[in-house]
Amino acid sequence: MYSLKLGPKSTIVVLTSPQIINDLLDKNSALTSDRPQIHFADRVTKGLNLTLSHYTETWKSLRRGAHELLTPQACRQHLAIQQAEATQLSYDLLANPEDFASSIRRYAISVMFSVLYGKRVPRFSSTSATEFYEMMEKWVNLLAPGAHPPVDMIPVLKFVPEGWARWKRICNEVRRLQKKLYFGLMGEVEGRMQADQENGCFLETIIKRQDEWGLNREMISYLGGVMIEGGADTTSAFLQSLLLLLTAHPEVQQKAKRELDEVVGNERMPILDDIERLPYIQAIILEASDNYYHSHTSISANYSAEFPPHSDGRYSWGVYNDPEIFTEPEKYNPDRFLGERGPELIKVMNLAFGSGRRSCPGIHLARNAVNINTMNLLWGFHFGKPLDSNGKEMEVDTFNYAVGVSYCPNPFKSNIKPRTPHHAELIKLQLNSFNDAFSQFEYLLDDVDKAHVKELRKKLEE
Ligand code: HEM
Repeated sequence: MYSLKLGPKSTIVVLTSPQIINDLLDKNSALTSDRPQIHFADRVTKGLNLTLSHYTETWKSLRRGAHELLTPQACRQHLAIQQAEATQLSYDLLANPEDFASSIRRYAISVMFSVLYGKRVPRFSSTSATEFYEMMEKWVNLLAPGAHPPVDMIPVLKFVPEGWARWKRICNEVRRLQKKLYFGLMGEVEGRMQADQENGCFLETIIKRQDEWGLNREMISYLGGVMIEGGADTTSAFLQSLLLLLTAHPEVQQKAKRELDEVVGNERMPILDDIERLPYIQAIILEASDNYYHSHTSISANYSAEFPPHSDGRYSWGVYNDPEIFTEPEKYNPDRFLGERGPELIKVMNLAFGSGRRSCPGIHLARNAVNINTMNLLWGFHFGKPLDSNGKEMEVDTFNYAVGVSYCPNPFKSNIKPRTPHHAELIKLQLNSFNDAFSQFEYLLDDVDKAHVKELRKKLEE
C-alpha cells in the first residue's frame, strides 16, 4: 500500500493488500463507499450515474433497484437469451472469424439491451448500438485522465465562460446524447407495455416498482443507461482478454478441451450448469480475470492517518501481481488455482468485482456470461497463433492493452477455426433451436435489423 499526494486536497491511496482492502472497503464500508469528485460526470448526469455518483440517498435508491433485479434468481430468468446470444456469438465466429472483436462486442451489448430493455441488437451496426458507441466514445474521452483541464484539482476553472471552455460544450453534447438515447429506450419499453407486449425485461419491473424504490422517470432512464455502460464493455473486454490469452497458450486450450470432452462430450453444446463440473475451465476464467479489473473508491471521513478525508483509493494490478500471493504472477497459469493454495487464491480473485457497497451489482449476470462463453468457445473452436507471410506462427503479446477508462486488449489477430465440421454443425443446429428465445426480443427491431434476422434464419434452415 502506498499513497501519492497530488496537491493540498488530493491524495491517491493505492491498495495492494487483500487484508487492507477487506478491512477498508468491507468492514468500514459506511466510510469508504463514496466516489472521488468528478466534476464532468456531475455536470453531465447531475448525480444520476450509479457508477460515478457520490454516496447519496439518490445512489442508494438507484442501487436498491439495480440490486433487486440482478440477484442470482433474477439472473436465471435472463439465461435463455444469454445462452441464445452466446450461440449466436459462436455462429458469428464460424461465419466471420477475422471480425471476432466486433462479434464479441455485439454479443455483450445485445445481452445488455435484451435484459434491460427487452430489445436485442442483431448487428454490430444496428442503430441502437451505433448510437450507444458514438455517445460512449465522447463520454469516455471526456472522462479520460488528462484529456481536459483539471477542474477537480483547480475548481476555479468551473467559472471559465463556455465560449472559452471546450469541455463545457462537450459536457452539454454528451448530456444531450445520453438523454436522447436513454429516454428514447425507456419510451420504447413504456410503449411496449401499453401494447401488452411485455417480455419481463429489467426496465418493465423498475417502472412498475418505481414508487417502492423511490425512483422517478429521469432516475430510471439513467439507471438503464448506466447498466449498459457498466455491463457491455466490461463483459466484452473480458472475452477479448480471454481470447488473447488462449491464442497465446495452445497448451491451456488442449487441457481444457480434454476436460470438456469428458464432461460435455461432442453431441451437445455446453450449458451453464456444466461449469460446476469443469474445474480447469473455472481456473482459466480466474486466471484471465486479473488483466483489467479496477476498483475506485473514495474515503469520505477520517478513517486513519494514511487515509485523510476525500482521499481516493484504488486497487487492481498490485493485488493480482504480488509475488508473495501469486508465484510468478506474470505467467498465465490456471493450474495455480487447482493446487493446495487454490481456495486462498480464489478468495483474492473474488475482489475482481470490487468490495463493499460499491462492488459490482451485475456480478451474477457477468459470471453467467463469462462461464457460458468460455465453455462454448473452448468446446467449439481452436484459437491458433497468427501466421506471418511465410506461414510461420507469430508470437502473441499478452500485455498489449489500451489504457484508458476501460481496459481492453489492443486489436490483435487470432487464427480461429472450428474444432471439427461436426462441432460447427452442432452450433448451427443449436442456433436454429433458439428462434423462440430470440423472437420475444425482436418486437421493436427496425426494418434493416428485421431483414437481417430473416435472412439468417433462412440460411440456417437450408
Ligand atoms: C465481466 C464483467 C464485469 C466486470 C469485470 C465488472 C467489474 C466491476 C468492478 C470492478 C466495479 C467497481 C467496483 C468498485 O468500485 O469497488 C463494477 C461496478 C459496477 N458494475 Fe460491474 N462488472 C462487470 C459486469 C457488469 C454488468 C453485467 C453490469 C450490469 C448488469 C455491471 C454494472 C456495474 C455497475 C452499475 C457498477 C457501479 C456500482 C456502484 O458504483 O454502486 N457490471 N463492476
